[in-house]
Amino acid sequence: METVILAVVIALVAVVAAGGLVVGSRRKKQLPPAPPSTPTITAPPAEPRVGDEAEVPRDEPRRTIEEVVLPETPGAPVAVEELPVPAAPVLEQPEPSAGRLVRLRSRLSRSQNTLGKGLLALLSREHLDEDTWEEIEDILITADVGVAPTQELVDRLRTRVKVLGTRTPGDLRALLREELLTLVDPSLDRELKTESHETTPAVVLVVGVNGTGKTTTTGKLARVLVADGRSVVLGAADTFRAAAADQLQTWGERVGARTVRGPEGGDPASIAFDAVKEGIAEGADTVLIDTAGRLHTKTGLMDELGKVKRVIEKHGPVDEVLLVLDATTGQNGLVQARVFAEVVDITGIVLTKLDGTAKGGIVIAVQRELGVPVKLIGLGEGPDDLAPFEPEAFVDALIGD
Ligand SMILES: Nc1nc2c(ncn2[C@@H]2O[C@H](COP(=O)(O)OP(=O)(O)OP(=O)(O)O)[C@@H](O)[C@H]2O)c(=O)[nH]1
Repeated sequence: METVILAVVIALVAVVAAGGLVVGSRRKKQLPPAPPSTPTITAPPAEPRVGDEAEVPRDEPRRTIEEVVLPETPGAPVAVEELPVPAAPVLEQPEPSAGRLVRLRSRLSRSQNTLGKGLLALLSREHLDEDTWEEIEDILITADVGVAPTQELVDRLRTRVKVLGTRTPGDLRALLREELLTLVDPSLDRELKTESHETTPAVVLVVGVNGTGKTTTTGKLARVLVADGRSVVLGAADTFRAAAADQLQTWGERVGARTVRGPEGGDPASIAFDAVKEGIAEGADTVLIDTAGRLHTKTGLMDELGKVKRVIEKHGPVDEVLLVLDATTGQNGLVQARVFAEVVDITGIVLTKLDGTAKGGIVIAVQRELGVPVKLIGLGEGPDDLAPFEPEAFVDALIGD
């Protein structure tokens, strides 16, 4: 019996051992496959950076605000986020234009020293010999008065000094003032035609070679007009220089004048047309149009300015064509003046950069050249450094106190 029990136990042990081997071999087969010897490299997830929590996750498709469906919770109070109201730009109050030349007279100091004071010193010499008269001529020519006006002035001074006999400084000053004033010609009409017509604004075209201060002058003129109570629209028809429109717009924004502009290299005439249209729509007093005066060829200039003018005239007349000239360029400025005068009817001259130049006599020369009055002068880079030209104040500034 014992033998039988022993045999059964041995048989059971054998069966259990065989089962364990089978399970073990099955477990081995279920192990995951070994990693391949060459790993597939995928891009690592992007490293988070400072401030990332404020961003949309990089791989999340973006939705516009219209696509976002808001959960509907009827009756629930709607939280309205108060957005900060952008502050209205503070408009500048430009200086009134009246009396600006008197206020800015010290800017003419270099012209004053060369022209006015130089002439007075020579005229005060005890003996006015030929050499002295030649020196007087040189001073006038150097100050860009021009050959013919210089000759006229010297002839008149010679005659009047002889008649005067004894010369007190006061007498000489009065004499020189009178003669310079005659040359500058106070009888010319220097008023800017900027008053609107019945249904259309006044239109002022600003022309001139690039770099003379045309865009700056247009901006400064907008301030002069705003200071004098006019409403202004600006037309950035200088599409030649990319920054010119931005520059003009900035000038306009400072005094609340809208700027009409177009694409870089766009058609100046269509911008001018739109600017006047805007001026009519706004009921503006004046539309100022800055043009690109490229002097490559006279016909090119003629085509461009002619077209701008014709297109504006579909709305109404062009009231002023102001030619901007850089006073420091002397004879070159006069050549430019001649070409522009052949192309378009100039009604007024703006002489810029008269501050810090000894060439104040250009006022006389350019008026003679074109037969058109200087209406405004630029006396600095500041926003209110453009002054209506007043002959008396100008001559007084040249002669000094
Ligand atoms: N000192 C002085 N500088 C001036 C005066 N008027 C203009 N300028 C300067 O002249 C430079 C040229 O002026 P802009 O107005 O850009 O010249 P622009 O003729 O319009 O040139 P484009 O825009 O290229 O046609 C600027 O640095 C102005 O500040 C002035 O009366 N006095």
